[in-house]
Amino acid sequence: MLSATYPLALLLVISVLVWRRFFNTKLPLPPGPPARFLIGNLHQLPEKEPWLQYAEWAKEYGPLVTLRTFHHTQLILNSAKSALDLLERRSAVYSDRPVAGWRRSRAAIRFPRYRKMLHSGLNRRATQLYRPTQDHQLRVFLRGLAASPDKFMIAYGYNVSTDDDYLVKLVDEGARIMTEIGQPFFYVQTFPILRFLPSWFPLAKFKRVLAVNKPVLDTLEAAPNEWAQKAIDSGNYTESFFSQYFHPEGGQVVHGEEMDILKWTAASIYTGGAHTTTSAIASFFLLMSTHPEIQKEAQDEIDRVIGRDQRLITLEDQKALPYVSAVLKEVLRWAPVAPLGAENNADFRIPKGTTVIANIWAITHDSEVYADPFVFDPTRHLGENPQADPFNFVFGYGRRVCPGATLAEDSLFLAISNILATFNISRALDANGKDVEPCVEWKTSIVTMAMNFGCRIVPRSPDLLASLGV
Ligand code: HEM
Repeated sequence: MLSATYPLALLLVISVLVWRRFFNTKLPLPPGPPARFLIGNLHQLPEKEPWLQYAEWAKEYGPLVTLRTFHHTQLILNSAKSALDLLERRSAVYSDRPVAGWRRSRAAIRFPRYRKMLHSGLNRRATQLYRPTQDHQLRVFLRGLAASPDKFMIAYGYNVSTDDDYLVKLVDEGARIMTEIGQPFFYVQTFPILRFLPSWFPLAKFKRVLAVNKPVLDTLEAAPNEWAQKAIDSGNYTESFFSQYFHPEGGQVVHGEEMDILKWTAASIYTGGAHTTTSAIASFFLLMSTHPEIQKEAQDEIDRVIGRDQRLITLEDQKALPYVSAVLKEVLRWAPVAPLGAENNADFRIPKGTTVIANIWAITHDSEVYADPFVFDPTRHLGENPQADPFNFVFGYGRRVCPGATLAEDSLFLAISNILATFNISRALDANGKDVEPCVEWKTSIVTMAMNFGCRIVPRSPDLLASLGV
């Protein structure tokens, strides 16, 4: 009996060792603030500007910080190196998105075709097709100097011509609803199974909020597609992402699931592009009003290269305007538009389902990468040894990197260079005519935004503005 026990025990030990060596891939997760029994770090999660607290924790626990809420794990990457290592080099593993509140992320299934469409509709060559659109929108924008999102035009060939535009208002309303419903979704994000609860159940508030707002969200998805389809049928349309697919030169017809993906992709372009560009322009106004010397330096460069009151600046002028280009980089570094990027879900190694978040704000304020990171200084991007290019960080990482980056860079360059050419921006004045120091609040949302600040915008090239012809 004893003789049989030893081989059995040995076999058991060997099996455990083999299992641990080859099958147990569970590595300890990086540290994070101490978690409480059951709720984990729930009580410590900041309600406002979470990227700031995450960066604070990184000082204590290192660039990778683990947070837990109930059984759900989040891994926050606070350095460029960790974000590039995990999300860029192993992007296949981290490209899924978490449950999107009311429906499972279909990206996993449709991901390859969705990304292919995004890439071919928004790559450098394709974006040249949209140049006339960009030019028109720029003129409308300068004329009204209103931050109206111009992405309808790119996605559908829709022309935003007034500040009171129906589709613009619709997308604003959609953004408001998404912010409103962000919080109640918290538990469904953590426990996806809750989405099967009946809507009267106490924990199912997300279902009730959605039911009220569903008509607007449905219209948001359907209305621009219907508009674009009608325009193409009538033969009177402008080249757009939608028209390229719906009415390709080869004459092939899109239908079935492909059409569904096309609509979904076009919708993601205008929702992805709507508030991002506006946010960057808001930060630009804020920074120009508080940094008159930098504004003047940029305007001097424009006057030297283009001439004052001569013509609008085009993308062809960009190389000749390095200081203005550096201002754009510095705006996006100093005030990253999407401070926490978008969440990515891990598939293996790091426990499956872990949400991986790149803290873009921490990355662009890392003093090891950017000397004096809180100082707004475009010259850090100039000279023989410029500091790291923020464009490599602010658009996200890996397979889910922002497909609109090229378009965004182009549109923003056109916008800020021409605003500098045609307007002077300065601090707002109080009732006694004294400068008001802006007291900025940043919107806590996927796309942040400088809010509640005023500034003065005074034309500096009235003749040029008068000749815009829109
Ligand atoms: C300053 C401007 C912009 C910034 C900073 C920005 C940033 C980002 C970031 C950080 C992500 C998440 C990437 C990730 O998961 O790692 C993203 C996704 C996305 N962006 Fe942008 N974006 C900008 C403008 C635009 C524009 C103009 C468009 C469209 C024309 C656009 C379309 C999209 C889309 C469709 C996605 C989702 C991609 C996917 O799910 O695979 N973005 N963007």
